[in-house]
Amino acid sequence: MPGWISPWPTKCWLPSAPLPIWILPTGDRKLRSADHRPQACRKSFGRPGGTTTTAVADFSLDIAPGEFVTILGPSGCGKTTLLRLVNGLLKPDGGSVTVGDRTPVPGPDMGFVFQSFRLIPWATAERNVGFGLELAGVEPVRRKEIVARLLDRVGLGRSASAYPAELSGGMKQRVALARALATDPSILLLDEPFASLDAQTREIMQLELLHLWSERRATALFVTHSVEEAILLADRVVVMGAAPHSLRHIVPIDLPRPRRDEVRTSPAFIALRNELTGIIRALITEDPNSPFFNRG
Ligand SMILES: Nc1ncnc2c1ncn2[C@@H]1O[C@H](COP(=O)(O)OP(=O)(O)OP(=O)(O)O)[C@@H](O)[C@H]1O
Repeated sequence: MPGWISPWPTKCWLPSAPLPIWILPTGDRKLRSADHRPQACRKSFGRPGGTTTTAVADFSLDIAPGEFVTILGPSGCGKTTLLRLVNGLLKPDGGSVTVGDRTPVPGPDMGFVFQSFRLIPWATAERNVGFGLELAGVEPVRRKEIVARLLDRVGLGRSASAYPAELSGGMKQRVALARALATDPSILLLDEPFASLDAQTREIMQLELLHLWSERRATALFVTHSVEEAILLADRVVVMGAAPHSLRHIVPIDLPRPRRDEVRTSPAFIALRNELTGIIRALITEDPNSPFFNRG
């Protein structure tokens, strides 16, 4: 694989192949993505005073190994909660989440970028990116090589020795992305990983991510508020809405790969952008479950 080295030495375990993700009602492995079932995966949170907020409900999806799925949806509709269900930080109240053939647990085989970066404040950018490799016992020389390569790919080759407090929001976000990629995970879960970047850097990073992903083809679940970003990256765009029906639309993206900048101006891209923008707008202003129902 040109430009990408598997981080694991021979004595350590090798990363498994990209894995499927199943988010299904308990015991139903045959359900297809577009089906809606009242008992599909759901998650609620308790509130002070005894009330509950349903963050995800009626959501069923199967994601193929190596597939890139992007998630769009209005603020607060449950996108982050969905990612946290998939990485095993949260357990569903009903239904199930299966990664490969297992209930997910956070680990080096899952790369996660949190909205809040979650960098270690007392560690340099280099140490932050290499932390998972360090935990896995990858030898220092090899670790340094992998980390240097990734920092370079995210445009932070000159900031390796900087601490998080010395980095801008966009730089921290790129450190977090490099860290998620460092263990060469078979699953990538990315929660608005480019939200803090300026428009131009964001466009560069989108293509860089596509390049890195195409070398390894991890199964990717990527949350964004940008319709263009969702289309550019995805094999399928999943549109979420507010509970009780979290899964609203699944839009296949048949644009050829590899995708380059020019694709953004193609008629097919523009048609998809218009379709998805209309869907999101309708979810915000025409959905009785939306806080902005009937506005705008
Ligand atoms: N730990 C929690 N405790 C209580 N409520 C929560 C918790 N996490 C999320 N929620 C609630 O669940 C709902 C979905 O939140 P979530 O963060 O998943 O939405 P989101 O679609 O990712 O939002 P955004 O696009 O604004 O990041 C919201 O109403 C939120 O207040």
